[in-house]
Amino acid sequence: MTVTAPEITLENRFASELSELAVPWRAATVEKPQLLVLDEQLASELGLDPTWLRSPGGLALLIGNELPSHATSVAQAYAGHQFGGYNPRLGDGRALLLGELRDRQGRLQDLHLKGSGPTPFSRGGDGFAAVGPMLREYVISTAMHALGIPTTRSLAVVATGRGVQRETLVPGAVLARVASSHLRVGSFQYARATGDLDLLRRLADVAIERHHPAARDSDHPYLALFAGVVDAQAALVAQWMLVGFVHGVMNTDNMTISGETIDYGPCAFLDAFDPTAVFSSIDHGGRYAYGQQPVVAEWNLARLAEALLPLFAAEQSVAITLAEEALSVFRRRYSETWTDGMRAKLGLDATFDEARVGPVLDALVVLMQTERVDHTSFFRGLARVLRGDLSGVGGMGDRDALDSWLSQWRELGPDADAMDRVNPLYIPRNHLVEEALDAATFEDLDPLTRLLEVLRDPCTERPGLERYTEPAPAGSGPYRTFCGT
Ligand SMILES: Nc1ncnc2c1ncn2[C@@H]1O[C@H](COP(=O)(O)OP(=O)(O)OP(=O)(O)O)[C@@H](O)[C@H]1O
Repeated sequence: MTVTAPEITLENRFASELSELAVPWRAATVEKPQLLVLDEQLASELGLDPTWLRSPGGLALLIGNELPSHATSVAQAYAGHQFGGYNPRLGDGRALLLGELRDRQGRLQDLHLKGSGPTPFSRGGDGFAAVGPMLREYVISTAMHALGIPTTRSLAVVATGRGVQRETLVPGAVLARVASSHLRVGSFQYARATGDLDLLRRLADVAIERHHPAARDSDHPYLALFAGVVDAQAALVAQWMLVGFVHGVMNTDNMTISGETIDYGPCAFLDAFDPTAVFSSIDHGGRYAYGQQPVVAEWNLARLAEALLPLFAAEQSVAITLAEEALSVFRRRYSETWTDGMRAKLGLDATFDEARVGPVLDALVVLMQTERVDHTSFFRGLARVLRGDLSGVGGMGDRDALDSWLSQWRELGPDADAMDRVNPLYIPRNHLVEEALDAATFEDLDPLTRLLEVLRDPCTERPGLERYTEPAPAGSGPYRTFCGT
């Protein structure tokens, strides 16, 4: 049902079409909400008036305390493999879907809250979220969007004035999140586990409609849906790798059907290039290390295929063969996206064939790893080398290896200006994010505002802001972040 309030129209699509996966629930009351950040650009894209969102009525929506009449906020059910172990019942333990909005381009977008209080899925948790991690999600999702990487977006973070018990008592907040949907691999695992094939089919139909509409016209729509998710996720993870992003908690409940990055928990951007880099305090085995991400994504997609098997074919052996064929596309798609991205990062003509570029890329990865180069500034440095400034790659130990690689690369005729258009100068470096969040804890939002400004336009050099381009000072870190905060 579509409902209209003076300020906002919210639909109840998920709640009504997939009611078995939706528990109607209300957000905890917040007496004195205080807006910390609002993405005005996103608000406008959604057709929401930023001035209204800042008003008491807008804030009441952003914390879920007042909904347009007839809107139904729901906690969504989902399952998930967490660090490889299956949990049949996760669900929104501290989150609610308020409903769906039509953005200015006519696309349906979920409006969702995180940190809105306990739900029937809270298990041992308190249902709340702290200011720091919610601002962290806001900052990093904003950066990812500006880098052109598919992601859920952050509309606002509102402080609740309520203390949340973590290692110490910390201020609480609610994040208002926008996504093309919150359908996860774990949503399908949950639906499959109910044994209700009609529910599984309806869920797949919703996913096709919202994310992979071309699948509808295929002879095998559900297989085409699966292939669409494989394609989107392969491209997504390749894009993470190209910017040095480590998600940190790639459980199947944190992998979307849309191909948007979701759940900025223990994530971080690499400083030194290192395939074994892990930032999560609980990832002791390195399951979700930087270099493992493509392998894990493929593993997660195999779990999605298992959930969808009954929709692929009546005969299980046939369904498995079809699923394996569809999944086998992952590696090709990943490799194509990564190679195209690397070619662009190195300023190389898109028409070069793999045979010419491949050896240069392979040698580059070895060089980056042995020299532990700063993943972000290295590519801008290479562009400076092309302009005659050899300090762009200063400080590298093995000059012979570097010179030999540089001459191979230069033979391909790289374009320095093209490189500067795609290689970011500004990423949410761990020490800068920590600095901004620490200040915000003491109600100083200026460092956060300044950081967001550079992250919103990551490739344009701004004089005087060099400190935002530099790696963490020696001796700082290691930066570790905690799940479930
Ligand atoms: N403080 C909490 N109280 C209750 N449940 C929680 C809490 N923190 C996390 N959970 C639940 O634990 C599970 C895994 O948490 P995870 O950190 O991956 O998700 P999240 O960050 O809460 O939400 P999302 O994946 O939507 O970004 C989810 O079911 C989540 O709702």
